[in-house]
Amino acid sequence: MLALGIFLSGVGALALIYIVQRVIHFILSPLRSVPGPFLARCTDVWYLWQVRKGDWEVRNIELHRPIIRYGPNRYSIADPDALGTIYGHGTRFAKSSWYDVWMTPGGWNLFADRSIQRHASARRQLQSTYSMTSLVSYEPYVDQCADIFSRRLAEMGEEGVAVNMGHWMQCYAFDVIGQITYGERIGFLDHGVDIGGMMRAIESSLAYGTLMGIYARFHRFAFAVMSFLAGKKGAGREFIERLSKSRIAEEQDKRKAAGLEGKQAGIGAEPFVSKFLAKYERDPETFSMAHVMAGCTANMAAGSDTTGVTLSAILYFLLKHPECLRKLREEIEEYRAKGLLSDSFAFKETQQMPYLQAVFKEGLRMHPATGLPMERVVPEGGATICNRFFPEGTIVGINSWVAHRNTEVFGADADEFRPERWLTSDGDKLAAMSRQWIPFGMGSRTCIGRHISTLEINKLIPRVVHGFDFEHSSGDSRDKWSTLNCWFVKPQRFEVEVKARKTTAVSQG
Ligand code: HEM
Repeated sequence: MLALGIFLSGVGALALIYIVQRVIHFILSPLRSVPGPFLARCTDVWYLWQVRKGDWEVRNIELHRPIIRYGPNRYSIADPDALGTIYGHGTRFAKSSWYDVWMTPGGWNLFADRSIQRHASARRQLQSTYSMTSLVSYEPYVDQCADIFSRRLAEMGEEGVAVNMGHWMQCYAFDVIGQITYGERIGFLDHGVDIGGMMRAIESSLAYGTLMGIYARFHRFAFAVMSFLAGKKGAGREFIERLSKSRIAEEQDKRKAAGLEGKQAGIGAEPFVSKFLAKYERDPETFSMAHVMAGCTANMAAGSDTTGVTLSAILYFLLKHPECLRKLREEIEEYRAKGLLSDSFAFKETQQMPYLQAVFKEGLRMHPATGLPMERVVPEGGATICNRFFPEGTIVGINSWVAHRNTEVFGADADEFRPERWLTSDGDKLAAMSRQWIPFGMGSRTCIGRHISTLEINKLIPRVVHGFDFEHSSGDSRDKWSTLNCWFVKPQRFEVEVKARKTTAVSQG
């Protein structure tokens, strides 16, 4: 009884100390007048709870003023001028501890690295492999996957079954990234199922990272527990790591057998794993085996959902706005009639199509794949943002969903899908919108894989809207689809009925 009394007094004392600390911090903080929910002043549990609900991007937009507080030390910013201050090249705003949980404790990857110097040096090593010049040589791989994708759609159309587009778009993205990374398709498009539980693995990894990042100090412990509980199947991240390890070992054997060890990587369509290994063999000090491994796993983890989500979103908005779909089809017909658009929908050709490019930008504006603030830490000496001083150590972030709905930049109809806004002749307006368009992030931490996705999307969207008619199979999803925000804002059941279009002149693969 006495022990229980002592224990309870101890807990009470700790709670009191915590509350007093919070009150003092609040009274002394230069940010005390920043608006935000009362609970968010006291504890990160409020944010954790909101994120847990799965629609933070919507809540974040609803709450917004130029600055809002969403945790005791967390601030979401909506001011366009803040973009350059926080994310611009050369700024000293490092990523917050939220990113720590996106790698195994003691591990490394480009996305999660919080050290500005170490990240910059690794990024320099990887940059050329991901450049658009290098990526267009992978176009035939994308074509192969697009062929199979079209074939699957035609078959499902003939069978008259509802197609879960969210799933199939991810299958396409997975197979393209597998082909680019390892030189072979994983087989998602061939079988239409979640091979090796990879999709589920990434999903659970996303759920873990999204929430645990808010309390990153418990990551080491929680990760050990989760890995133990996952048992033989392995935690999500571990599964993909095992797959990458085996593909790296196979590629090493191939390189040895072909006498390629230590030779510089070519600029052609060699798989990324081979290019990474060539870097490693030539300079293992600066490009270690950990970089090879991290490069491969990052492609799989970051390169499938994001592209799948974006493809689904663009198609969803086109179906919701038949007049935009009609315009896009007219543009496609016109370009094909003039011989400017081939059966393979060559990337170079699609880049010349203004309406398609406007649809691409507008789709990513309305539904950027990531849906939480991209958190950064105010550097030494503090910083002034929106005319307010933020002491060093404060976490600030901009959510692309909030940035993209700014009516001062995008106009009163910022909530509407209207590709025409990107076709304005007002150069200043276009420049302002382009500056505020951040689906791939910004500055030194901008998405390294954006050209891969751009290539995939620009080739697949015109191909499928030209080749197929789509009907929402459920009345609900026509006006509002349901999505879940676990860092990536994924459609939950985007089902459509598909029919090959009679008029199409495009090969179905
Ligand atoms: C439409 C598709 C994609 C979208 C919308 C997207 C979005 C983003 C965003 C917003 C960031 C910055 C996150 C932050 O600052 O917190 C990012 C970073 C990153 N993305 Fe993507 N991404 C896409 C596709 C890809 C692909 C295909 C890959 C790999 C093949 C990839 C790999 C990465 C990596 C490695 C980073 C970290 C870069 C760094 O910190 O230097 N992403 N992405």
